Amino acid sequence: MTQIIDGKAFATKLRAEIAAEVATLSYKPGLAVVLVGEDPASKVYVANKAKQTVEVGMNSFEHRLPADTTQEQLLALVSQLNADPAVHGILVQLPLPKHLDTESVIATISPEKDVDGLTVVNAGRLASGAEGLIPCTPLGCLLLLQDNISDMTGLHAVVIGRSNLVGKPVAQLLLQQNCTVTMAHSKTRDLPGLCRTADILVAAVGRPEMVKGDWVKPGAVVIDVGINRVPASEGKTKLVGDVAYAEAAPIAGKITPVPGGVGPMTIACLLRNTLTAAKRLEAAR
Ligand SMILES: Nc1nc(=O)c2c([nH]1)NC[C@@H]1CN(c3ccc(C(=O)N[C@@H](CCC(=O)O)C(=O)O)cc3)C=[N+]21
Ligand SMILES: [Mg+2]
Repeated sequence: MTQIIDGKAFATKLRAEIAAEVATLSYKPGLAVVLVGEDPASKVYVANKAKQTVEVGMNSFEHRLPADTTQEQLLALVSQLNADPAVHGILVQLPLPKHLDTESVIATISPEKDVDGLTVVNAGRLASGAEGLIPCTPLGCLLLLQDNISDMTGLHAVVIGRSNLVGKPVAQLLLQQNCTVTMAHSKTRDLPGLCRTADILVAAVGRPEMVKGDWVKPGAVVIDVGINRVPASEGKTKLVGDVAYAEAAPIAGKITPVPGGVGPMTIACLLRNTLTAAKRLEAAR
């Protein structure tokens, strides 16, 4: 009876729509991805992003820098990408190596090319309801929810996690949908009891299978943003979300799986943001 929300299929459809629109343009949108260091998980994401960028007809500019790159070198690259008319979107893969100052790197990205929606300018635009660029994972969550709930007005949404990348922007987007939004975090009292009042439960904490089955209100829509690699049998690893899926799925009305839920939507929304940024930048030329 529980409906599994197929983010992989939705993302495939979204990428096809993006490709169709890109094909009508007189220029090629370009996405620059900057990866500092050798984190193996990050390298896989960067490779996936590059492949899908090219598949929708955009240019992909990959910049792989050594782990000992200096702050000055990284800022110089971002400035060069800001000034490059072939680059419409800039993504600096996070987390950066510890010796680098993430905040000042993000602050250097031109807000009009900030396809991650991480600059203060884009966060402020989102908070004040102005047009900007919305972080990819939150945008992916919103699109999945809109596809599955015809009207969110008055629904109680509980967002677990308060990061700038996911929790805070998800809460802003759900507020715009007229949800009653509660932001929960590690200091929240009686988190299980609070979650049981949620019509929409968004888990974005980065803790494997933290949300148990009895935290879920029967029939609730559960969006699992977590992507945690954990040990499996025979020395292998597997991906699990922030929700204990086997317990929660029979109780939920609808639920996103991991993998195949929010993850694929994140990359599709990155491409969508690149298209949005390209259209705005080219119209302003
Ligand atoms: N500036 C920045 N922006 C990001 O958006 C960002 C980042 N840094 N650093 C790393 C994280 C991680 N991330 C993922 C995106 C897609 C999948 C994805 O497509 N996952 C698939 C499969 C994953 C697999 O099988 O390994 C799935 O969930 O089905 C995963 C992870 C974006 N991130
Ligand atoms: Mg993102």
